[in-house]
Amino acid sequence: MQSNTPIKVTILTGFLGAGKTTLVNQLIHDNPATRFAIIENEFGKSAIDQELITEENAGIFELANGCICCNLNADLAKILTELITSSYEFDHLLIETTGIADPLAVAATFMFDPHYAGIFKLDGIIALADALHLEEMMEKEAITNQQLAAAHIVLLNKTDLVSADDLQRIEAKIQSVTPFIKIIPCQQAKVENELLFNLRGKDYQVVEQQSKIPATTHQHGKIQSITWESDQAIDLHKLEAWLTMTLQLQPNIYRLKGILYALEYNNKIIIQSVGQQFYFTQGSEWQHDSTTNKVVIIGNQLNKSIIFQGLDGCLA
Ligand SMILES: Nc1nc2c(ncn2[C@@H]2O[C@H](COP(=O)(O)OP(=O)(O)OP(=O)(O)O)[C@@H](O)[C@H]2O)c(=O)[nH]1
Repeated sequence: MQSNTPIKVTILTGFLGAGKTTLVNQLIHDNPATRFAIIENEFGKSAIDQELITEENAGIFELANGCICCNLNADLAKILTELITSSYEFDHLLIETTGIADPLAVAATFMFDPHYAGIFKLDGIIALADALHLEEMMEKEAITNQQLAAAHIVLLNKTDLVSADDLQRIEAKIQSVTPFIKIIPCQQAKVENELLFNLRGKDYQVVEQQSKIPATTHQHGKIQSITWESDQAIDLHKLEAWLTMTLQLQPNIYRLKGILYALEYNNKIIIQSVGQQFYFTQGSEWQHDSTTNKVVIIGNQLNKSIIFQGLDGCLA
């Protein structure tokens, strides 16, 4: 990679399932002239998000084994070095952090690490918030408030799932954590792109101040991620019934996403859940020797054996 002007870096933060990957797809789609490199950070070992980026025209680099803000010096540095020494040419780096990462720890690399300060330039931190679940997450998970506080702008996504009154209340709640922040209500993370760039130019000092908050405020609590896999085809009707029941009975399951090899479908089926809501969509066609199910479940104190038993019970 050869360039004299610093490469812009945008950090996407926001709790699990808020719409970060949806925004990545939007940004790539809306800016065909920009060459993006994307660092995807998965919590847990399984790389699913890479498959969920449907837009082409971007280099995707996976940081799959661990949380980006906990292993800063090792993993992020390694991947950045790979990027700048590779032949891949790009002019904007998007970093999709895990839903439980502290974005300021990531931002600090670009602001204070002399290795990268001249090569990269932090353009801004965008927080995605899920309008339906945000208030609950703000109560339960301190990291949600940290993410909002770190951001230059909050995209209050999924407004289709709440009323106008709810929206007003949620905006006030966000302002209570981070006064004066710009909040943009949206659906499918669709926002005028101009609003999303050169954010740091608008308020550098706030981030710099916040990044000096000691790392002791960073916690992942009891959040964990488990991965279920099977080579047998899954029965989507059984899975639907199991999910409806399980997500209601186990509110500690925050997020579930996976790629399924389903009975009667030639294409991959993508499953996503956020809170009690789940969606199936179709992905690309399976290559026949590679069919397999892989589901990542993220939550608080998960009962792995019960969840795996349930998923095994959905096999055809
Ligand atoms: N109802 C509704 N669903 C949405 C909206 N935006 C995104 N979604 C769905 O929400 C789910 C999660 O979106 P993602 O973009 O994968 O969220 P994420 O923040 O990348 O998730 P993690 O990587 O797990 O943290 C997907 O099923 C999206 O299709 C919206 O405005 N309304």
